[in-house]
Amino acid sequence: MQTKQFQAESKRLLEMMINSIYSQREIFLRELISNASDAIDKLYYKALTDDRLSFDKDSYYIKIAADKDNRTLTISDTGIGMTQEDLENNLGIIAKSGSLAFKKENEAEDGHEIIGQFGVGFYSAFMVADKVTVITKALDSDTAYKWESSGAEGYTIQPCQKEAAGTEIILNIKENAEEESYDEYLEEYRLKAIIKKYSDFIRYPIKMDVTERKLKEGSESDFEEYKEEQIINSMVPIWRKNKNELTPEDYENFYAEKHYGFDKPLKHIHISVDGAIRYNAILFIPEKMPFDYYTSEYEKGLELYSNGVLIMNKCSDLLPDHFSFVEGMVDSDDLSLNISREILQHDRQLKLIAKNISKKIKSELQSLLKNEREKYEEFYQSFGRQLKYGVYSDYGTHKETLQDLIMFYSSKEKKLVTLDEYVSRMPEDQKYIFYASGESIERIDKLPQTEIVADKGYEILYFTDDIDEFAIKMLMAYKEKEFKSVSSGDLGFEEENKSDPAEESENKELFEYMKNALSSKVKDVRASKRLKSHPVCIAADGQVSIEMEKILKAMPNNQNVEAEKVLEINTNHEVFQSLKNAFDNDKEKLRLYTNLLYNQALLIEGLTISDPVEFTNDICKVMV
Ligand SMILES: Nc1ncnc2c1ncn2[C@@H]1O[C@H](COP(=O)(O)OP(=O)(O)OP(=O)(O)O)[C@@H](O)[C@H]1O
Repeated sequence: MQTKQFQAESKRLLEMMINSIYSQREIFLRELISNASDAIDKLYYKALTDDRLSFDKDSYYIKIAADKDNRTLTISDTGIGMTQEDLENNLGIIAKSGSLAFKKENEAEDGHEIIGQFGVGFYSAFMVADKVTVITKALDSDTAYKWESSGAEGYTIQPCQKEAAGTEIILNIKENAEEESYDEYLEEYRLKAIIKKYSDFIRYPIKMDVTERKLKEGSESDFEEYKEEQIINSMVPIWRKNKNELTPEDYENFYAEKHYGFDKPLKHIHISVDGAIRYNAILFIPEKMPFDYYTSEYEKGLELYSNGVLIMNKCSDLLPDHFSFVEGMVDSDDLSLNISREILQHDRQLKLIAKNISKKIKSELQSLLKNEREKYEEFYQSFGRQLKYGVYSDYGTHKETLQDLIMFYSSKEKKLVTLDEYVSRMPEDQKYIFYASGESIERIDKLPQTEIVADKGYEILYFTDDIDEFAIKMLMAYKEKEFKSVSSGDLGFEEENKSDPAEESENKELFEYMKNALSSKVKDVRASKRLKSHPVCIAADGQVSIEMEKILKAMPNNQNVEAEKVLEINTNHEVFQSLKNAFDNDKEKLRLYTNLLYNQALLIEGLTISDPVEFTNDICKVMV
C-alpha cells in the first residue's frame, strides 16, 4: 500500500503536534467533537433543503468510547462522512495555511503559540495519539475508506467496510512518558469533564458508556458495576440559555471552541430579543487585533443560524464596517434556510437585526468606556483606527454614532481622552478644539507650532494616525466647537489679530523677496504669530494640511495633491535680525538663509527635502 506524503505545511503542523508540550492537550477532544458536530450539521442542512432526504434528529449523535485494554479512544459520528477525495483534501492539506505562514515567523518551536492562537482542528489528535485511524463513509456513497497515519511520514488510504454514513476516528493513545501521562484520556471521569467543559452546548447528543453501580439483586450491601449509555452534554446551545446560568468561562470556552479569536474576548454581549423580530445572539469584542485585521484578507461577519442550523459562516450584512472587529453568531427563527447571499441583502428581518446589533455594540462600548476605562483603552489600541475610519467613511453617515467612542492623546493629560472630556474642560475663552498632527507623540511634542497654544494653557489633541485629520474634517465640530489645527492660519487669538502696521510694511519687502527666492515652493512668507522660541515653521493655508499631503503622497494613486505652504518667520528671533541685515547688505546671503530656513522647516514637519546635497552645501557655506 502506498504511503502518501502530507503537504509541507501540514507536515510541519503535525510535527509540532507530536512534539507538543502544550499544557492544554485536552482540547483535542473539543476539536474532534466540533468536527463531528459540523458533519452532522451538514447532513441536517442538506436534509432540510433537499426534499429527497429525511432527517430524524434522534438517530444523529456523537459517540465517545474509550478502550483501556487496547489504549484506544474512538470518536464516531453519524454525519455526512467523507469521500476518498475529501479525505485527501481535508486531512492531507491544511486549509488555514495563511495563519501557519504567519506564525512561522513568530511561533515558539514547540508549537505552543500556534496551538494557543489558532484552531488546529483535526491534527490536534496527534498531541495525544501516536496513530490516528479515520474510517468514513460519505452520504450517497457505496464505498467506505480508511485513512491512517502514524505521524509526519505520511498517510495511507484504502477501501474498507462500514455500514452507515458517518465517520469514526480511532486514536491510539500514546504510552505514558517520563513526565507525561496520557492515561487520563482513557478515563471516563476525565473524558466526561472535558466534554462538559468544552462541548456542553453541542446540539447533538454526545453519548458515552458510563460505569454506574447498583445493588446486586437480592443483596442490601453488595454493589455491582454496569455500563449505561448516557448523554453527557446538555445540548442546549449556549445562546438559548439564560444569561444568569452562564459564567464568563462558559462564554470564553464558546469563543475558543468556535475559533472566533486566538485571544480571550474582552467583552461578550448576549442578546435575546423576542418581539417583532426574534433572535438570539452572542457577540464578542476581541481583546487583540487579528493579524490580518487591517488587510484586505480580513473578512468581517457573524455566523448566521436559522433556528439552530448554521446557514452562513460570515454574514457580512450583519455588521457595519466600523464594527467589523466584532465576532460571534446570530440565530433567528424568522429566517428561511434556503436563503442566498443576494436575498439576504434585501431581507427586512436581517436589516432589523443588523440595526439592533449595531445599537447594542455601541452601547456596550460606551459602557465599557465609562465603567472599565482601562479595558476600553486596550480595545482602542487595537480597533480605534477602525472607529475613526467609520467616522470618515460613507460621507460621514456614522459620525453621530461614533463621535463619543473615539479618543485622542492629550497634550495635558498625557493619555487618551474623549472629545467630551476635552470640551467639558475647555476654558471659557477657548474657541476651538486644537489639534496637532505628526508621526508620533514625541515629534508633535517638539513641533514649534504647538508652542503658543500650549502657552495659553490650552489642551492639544495629538493626531498620529493617518485617518485622524480626515475623520475630524468630516466631523467638523463637536458640541458646536470647531476643530482647529495648531498650524492653521488663524488660531482665533485676540492678540494675534493685533498687528503693527508700521512693522508690517517695513518687513513687507523682505518677505516678498524671500517668497520670490523660493519661487513656487511656498504660497507666502509672513511674520508668525504662533512661534515663540523657534525661528521658523511651515503652516498650511486651505483645506489640505501638511499631514494630509504626506498621507496622500504615500498613496499608490497619488494625485500629487499638495498643501498650500506658508513659511512663517519668528520676527522676535535673533535670526530675523540676520535676515534683515542680509536684505539690506547682501542679497545672495538672504537667498542662502531663506533656502536654509525653508528646508529646516520642512525637516521639522517630517517632510523630505528635495535636494539634500544642496542643503548640506548651504550649511557649509554658512560655516566657512
Ligand atoms: N468527523 C468528520 N466528518 C466529516 N468531515 C470531517 C470530519 N472531521 C474533519 N472533517 C473534514 O476535515 C476538514 C478539516 O478539519 P479540521 O478540523 O482540520 O479543520 P476545520 O474544521 O475545517 O477548521 P476549524 O477547526 O478551524 O473549524 C473539515 O473541514 C471537514 O471537511
